[in-house]
Amino acid sequence: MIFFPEASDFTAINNEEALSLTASIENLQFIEEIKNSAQKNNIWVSIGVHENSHLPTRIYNSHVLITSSGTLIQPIYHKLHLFDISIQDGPHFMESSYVLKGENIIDPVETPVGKVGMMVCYDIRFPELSLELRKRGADVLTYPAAFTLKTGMAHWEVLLRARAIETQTYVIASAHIGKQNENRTSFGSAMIVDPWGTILARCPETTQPSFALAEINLDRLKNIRVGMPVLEHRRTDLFGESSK
Ligand SMILES: O=C(O)CNC(=O)[C@H](CS)NC(=O)CCC(=O)C(=O)O
Repeated sequence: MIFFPEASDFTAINNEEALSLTASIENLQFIEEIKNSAQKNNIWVSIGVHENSHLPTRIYNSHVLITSSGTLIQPIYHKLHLFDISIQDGPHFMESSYVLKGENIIDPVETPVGKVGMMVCYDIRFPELSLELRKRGADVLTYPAAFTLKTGMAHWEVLLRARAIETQTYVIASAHIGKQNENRTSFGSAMIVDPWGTILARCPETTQPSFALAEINLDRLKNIRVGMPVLEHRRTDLFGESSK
């Protein structure tokens, strides 16, 4: 299975361009090509794309899964947490000015690498979402991303490893790197983390496209969960049980 970054279709220079480059999921040429390629290469794909919402002025920041037969899995995940931030000395983002936030947590999907829980980028900062996906059976949590340089340097690795350790799942985070246009530079450092928090593979700090490769071992995952059953130790009597 191959995992691509958030918004793999394009990086727009402004909201107008983002809206003009986006279509409904059935009409996205980009997705058609990925489906064909998935089928031709007999490989599953996880990928972030933009997609029309029901509002004319807002799009979804979506995460889709495509099977090795080229079928798009429904329902599609729409990014739940939007990156509306204004940090002193930058960066400044107002994702909600062109993106509509999703409404639903999507149940993890059975794939050749186990059950995959879908999220996008900034979602990594909200551990309750990752935990809910673990409770719903996720073996792998995925965060296709385009982190900023400043927040990436400070938080990226720690967040990914923390989510892997506390949920005892594999974490796969594909990421944009380098300058995408005059407004955007992304941190990169795509990585694959195991349920013990070990970084199994990570992309180099290069502006050339690269990939990281690792094996997902569900026996190891089971072993870690049995040895330290943190999910069973949760004080749901004090914190409540999140419900489906
Ligand atoms: O829509 C696109 O083209 C790409 N989308 C993004 O780059 C999104 C929204 S602006 N970026 C993030 O969520 C960065 C999060 C981040 O950097 C952090 O949490 O620190």
